[in-house]
Amino acid sequence: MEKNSKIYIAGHRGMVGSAITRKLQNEGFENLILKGSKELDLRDQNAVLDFFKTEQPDYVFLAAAKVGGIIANNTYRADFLYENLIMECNIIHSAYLTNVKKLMFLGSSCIYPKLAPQPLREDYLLTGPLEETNEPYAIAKIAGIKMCETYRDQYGCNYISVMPTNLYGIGDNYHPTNSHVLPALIRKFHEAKVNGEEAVTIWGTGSPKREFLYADDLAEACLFLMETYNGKELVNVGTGEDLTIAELANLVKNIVGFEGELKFDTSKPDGTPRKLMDVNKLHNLGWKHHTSLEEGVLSAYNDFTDKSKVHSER
Ligand SMILES: NC(=O)C1=CN([C@@H]2O[C@H](COP(=O)(O)OP(=O)(O)OC[C@H]3O[C@@H](n4cnc5c(N)ncnc54)[C@H](OP(=O)(O)O)[C@@H]3O)[C@@H](O)[C@H]2O)C=CC1
Ligand SMILES: C[C@H]1O[C@H](OP(=O)(O)OP(=O)(O)OC[C@H]2O[C@@H](n3cnc4c(=O)[nH]c(N)nc43)[C@H](O)[C@@H]2O)[C@@H](O)[C@@H](O)C1=O
Repeated sequence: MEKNSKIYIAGHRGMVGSAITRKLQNEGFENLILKGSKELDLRDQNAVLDFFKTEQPDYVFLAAAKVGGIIANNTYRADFLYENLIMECNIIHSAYLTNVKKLMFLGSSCIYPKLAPQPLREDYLLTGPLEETNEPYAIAKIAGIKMCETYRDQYGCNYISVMPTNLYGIGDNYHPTNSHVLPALIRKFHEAKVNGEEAVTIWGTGSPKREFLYADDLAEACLFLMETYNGKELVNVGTGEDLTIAELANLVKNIVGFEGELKFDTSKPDGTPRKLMDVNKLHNLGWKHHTSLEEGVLSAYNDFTDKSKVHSER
């Protein structure tokens, strides 16, 4: 990418899109195309094609999606399938019709089979059944991967797919029910501390294991891969390290400074028992994360308590 290339970041107001935008701006990319959902609804096929014809972007980061935690995925199953499928189709097909030079599609670690061997290698895709709670979202993300692959096969498009692990960071979604576990725990422990509560309730058994990557590290990896990687195969993006939800809860509890107890609500789903990324391919390509979980959670907590910010609750 040249510093004056026209770069469209779909989803630039979200946690990941805003991190990619910050990274590009810090690196001196000066020609960014940014449009929120109120100006351009990516579910509208005609509007998306008109936008691509008018703006003629050279490069596209596809970080717009319907996103949420385990309960949101399991509750709004139709929306997660439909909205993600249609946004991917509209953007990828319009990119092809308007000769975009390169596009990066962001998937998710939930595309891998629920009980796949650990760590998850890129070639485990489509080797077994998916986790039930996020099957619609995973199916949509797998379709996005296949869009990139087939447009490459048939039309020679340089579209790449990266699979981030669970993410957290600045500008996360702190909705009490629809968010992912890390922002949910930051909010729960903070509110419990402020209100002097005796216990915080953690969903599930606390035994599932998850891996967490700081969103600004992901943004750095995205820019690195956009500039260096041109392969058809997926690339996992993660830390290669995981911990149990109970361990995570204790880490967040200590950072927030809550002194009460943890309770576990086993009526809530655990989801996938473990989804640790194999990051050998990424490391061999030359990129490694650098923000530790403790540093990242502290930054995210400072962001959450920053009174000048209005937090998103999607
Ligand atoms: N968060 C996580 O843990 C993980 C995320 N990912 C992937 O990373 C990507 C970004 O996720 P994240 O930043 O967390 O999500 P966010 O919910 O923070 O951001 C999603 C963005 O998508 C945009 N969007 C949603 N619907 C529409 C629409 N109809 N038209 C236009 N824009 C729309 C929103 O725009 P607006 O704000 O303008 O409404 C928003 O900026 C997604 O592809 C997600 O699947 C992958 C693994 C884990
Ligand atoms: C990124 C990924 O995100 C989703 O998958 P997930 O990793 O299962 O999602 P999660 O972050 O919501 O939960 C992780 C674990 O944590 C437990 N848990 C405890 N207490 C809270 C809690 O308070 N909130 C939440 N959300 N979870 C909690 C929860 O029960 C589960 O065991 C996918 O749907 C899919 O969309 C996807 O790709």
